[in-house]
Amino acid sequence: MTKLSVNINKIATLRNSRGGNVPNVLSAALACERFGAEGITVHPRPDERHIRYQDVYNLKANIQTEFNIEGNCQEQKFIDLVLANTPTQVTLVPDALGQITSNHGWDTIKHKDYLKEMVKLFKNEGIRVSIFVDPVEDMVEAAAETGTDRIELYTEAYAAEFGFNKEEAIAPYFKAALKAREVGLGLNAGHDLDLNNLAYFNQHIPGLLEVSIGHALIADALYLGLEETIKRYLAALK
Ligand SMILES: CC(=O)[C@@H](O)[C@H](O)COP(=O)(O)O
Ligand SMILES: NCC(=O)COP(=O)(O)O
Repeated sequence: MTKLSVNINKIATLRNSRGGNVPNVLSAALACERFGAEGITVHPRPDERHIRYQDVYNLKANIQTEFNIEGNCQEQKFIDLVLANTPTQVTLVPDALGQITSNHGWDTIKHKDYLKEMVKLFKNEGIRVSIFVDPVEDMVEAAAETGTDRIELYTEAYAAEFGFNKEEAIAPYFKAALKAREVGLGLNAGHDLDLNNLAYFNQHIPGLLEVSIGHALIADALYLGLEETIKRYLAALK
């Protein structure tokens, strides 16, 4: 079954809007685990506008499920943070500085040698590595040549197209998933997945191991409560 990793960036965004410690990021992560989440994802950005580097240490010391840290390994601060916290998984995302949110995957052909070095660095510390990629077969194939364990398919395009034409929306992801299987890569996915589009994605993508979901899930929790929300996302992944 596909694992649900809850991205708690938005809890930190709310906390930071007032200073202080409400809502408490660690308590929220522990609640997600209690309600059935199989992992916690954070995406610390260099400006620490949501998850702060100190949050990562607090989370690492307390959570029991899979810990996934996403971010840009071109920042030395990010590399140091990941190595100091040895999460279950690091997801390498090529964000520009000040970007509002992630908006593209790695060009694994152009940056293959660099990514090889990064993958080796993290894998040597026993950290599983995933590379964020667009659903393009050539990118998946080149990702495999870096030695990464997994890729994460960037699902923004799927989410945007889903309401118009689900078959077209899923088609490139299906092909990318088949390619991942062929070249021996584990498969994750994330970005803009929600209660409308998740079950269809999960049912049509072979070998999907994990989804990381934050924005929509935390928004749903405002209306439904965190426990009921996580229950519904888990049901969509059955
Ligand atoms: C890699 C990815 O798709 C997510 O991590 C997303 O970028 C969340 O980051 P923000 O919460 O900063 O939008
Ligand atoms: N890797 C994707 C992620 O962690 C959450 O993305 P989103 O659900 O906040 O769009």
